[in-house]
Amino acid sequence: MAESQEDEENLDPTATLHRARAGRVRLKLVVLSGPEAGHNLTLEPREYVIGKAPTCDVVLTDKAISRQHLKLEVGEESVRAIDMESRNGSFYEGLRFSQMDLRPGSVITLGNTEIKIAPEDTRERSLLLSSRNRFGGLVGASRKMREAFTLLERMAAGGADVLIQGETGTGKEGCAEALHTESPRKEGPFVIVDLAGVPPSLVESELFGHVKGAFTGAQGDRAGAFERANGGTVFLDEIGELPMDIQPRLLRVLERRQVKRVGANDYRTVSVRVIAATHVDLEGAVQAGKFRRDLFHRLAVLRVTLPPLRERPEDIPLLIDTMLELSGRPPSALSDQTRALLAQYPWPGNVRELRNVVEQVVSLGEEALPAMDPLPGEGANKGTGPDLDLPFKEAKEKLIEGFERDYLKGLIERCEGNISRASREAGIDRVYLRKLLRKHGLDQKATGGAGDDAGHQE
Ligand SMILES: Nc1ncnc2c1ncn2[C@@H]1O[C@H](COP(=O)(O)OP(=O)(O)OP(=O)(O)O)[C@@H](O)[C@H]1O
Repeated sequence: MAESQEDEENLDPTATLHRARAGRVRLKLVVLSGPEAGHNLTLEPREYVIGKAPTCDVVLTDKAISRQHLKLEVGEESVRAIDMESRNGSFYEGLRFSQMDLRPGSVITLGNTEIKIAPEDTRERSLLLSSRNRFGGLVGASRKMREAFTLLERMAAGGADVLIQGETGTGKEGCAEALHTESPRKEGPFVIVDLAGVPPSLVESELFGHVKGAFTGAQGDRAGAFERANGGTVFLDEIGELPMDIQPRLLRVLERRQVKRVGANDYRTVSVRVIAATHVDLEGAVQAGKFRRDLFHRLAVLRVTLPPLRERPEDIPLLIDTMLELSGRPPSALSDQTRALLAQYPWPGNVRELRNVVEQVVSLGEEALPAMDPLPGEGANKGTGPDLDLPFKEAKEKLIEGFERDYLKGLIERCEGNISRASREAGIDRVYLRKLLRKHGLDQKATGGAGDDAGHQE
């Protein structure tokens, strides 16, 4: 079975380990290249011999592999690889080894065959959705965000490194911070390195530190982000900006948890969880040769993607209410008309842009609302712009009426008339939803009378 990119998504080593202890789900061995590329095998806690001989537990027909090449000692929580004095050797990151411990994500090479140790696919598609509509400072009631919160809750409890992907303003930094504050490392430091903001010549010193005189301007010893984050979490923002020449050094730190300051000879051991984020397509960067594949695999053992706001407009009301609450304003600080306009805009700058607009309107008044035409093909009113023949107020109301009708019609159809579900998905109060449905003559389509929500727990 070929290993798909999805195999690496949404995995939680903590859950994997819990299940491993319970004797259910374990690690798997995946053959990435060579004649058996695509094969994989779930590993039980026992020994496996890998080689060309038909008596081996894992038979690889690659001619450059010895008959008995490598032994794997699979424990409950670890995999030890022992080279069986093979002729051509076993390699890890280009270095020959005789014995080493492998972690989920490690790739080793035997002959012309690459093998990866990966967590068994622990995704359960019927995974219970998080009942929470927030995670740290992030809020969201949409299915997509609650799915992300479910995943993040599980990831936070474990110590594995995480890669967060998402467009600008989708909350990657907030997500990293929450992963830290919800984790057992929460008492430790949270150190942020914005790799887009550090000149390439200083990246290595910023990450790993330097000793006095290591380069012009290094007037004293300085600890890098990894050392400063010892016992806590380091957040590497915009990881796609990491210069190529530093990438092998970061990979080494991720593998061994040891850092060497620029100009020093000794390594220092650190206990750090690494969370990286990027708004660029890192896999594309790997294809283009701008980002090392091995580093990508190491960073992406656990991955979460924050969806853009245009894919979850039902989160907008909750986001607005949260923003108003944070600034000490009541929900009435924004009129229904303005809310409706905000809810139909596709928000290319995502939540950050929404926050800026809400702040602007709340402090300067609704006249300060910038022109927000839905992008072509986006939003609920595609093709129907404002009626310029009407006075501003009436044109705005007409547009909003149209938006409300289209939105509610689509919503109630999607929710098959179930008001509880519709109110939950749209993030609006049930009473208000009924009122709106009545106003647009759509209440006939909605099922469930007064008792439809009785006892329903969200
Ligand atoms: N789901 C959310 N709930 C509440 N606030 C959010 C949410 N997502 C983002 N924000 C807010 O939006 C702003 C931008 O978020 P953040 O800086 O985390 O985004 P980012 O993805 O890291 O952006 P960039 O890629 O530009 O660095 C912050 O003020 C953050 O609090």
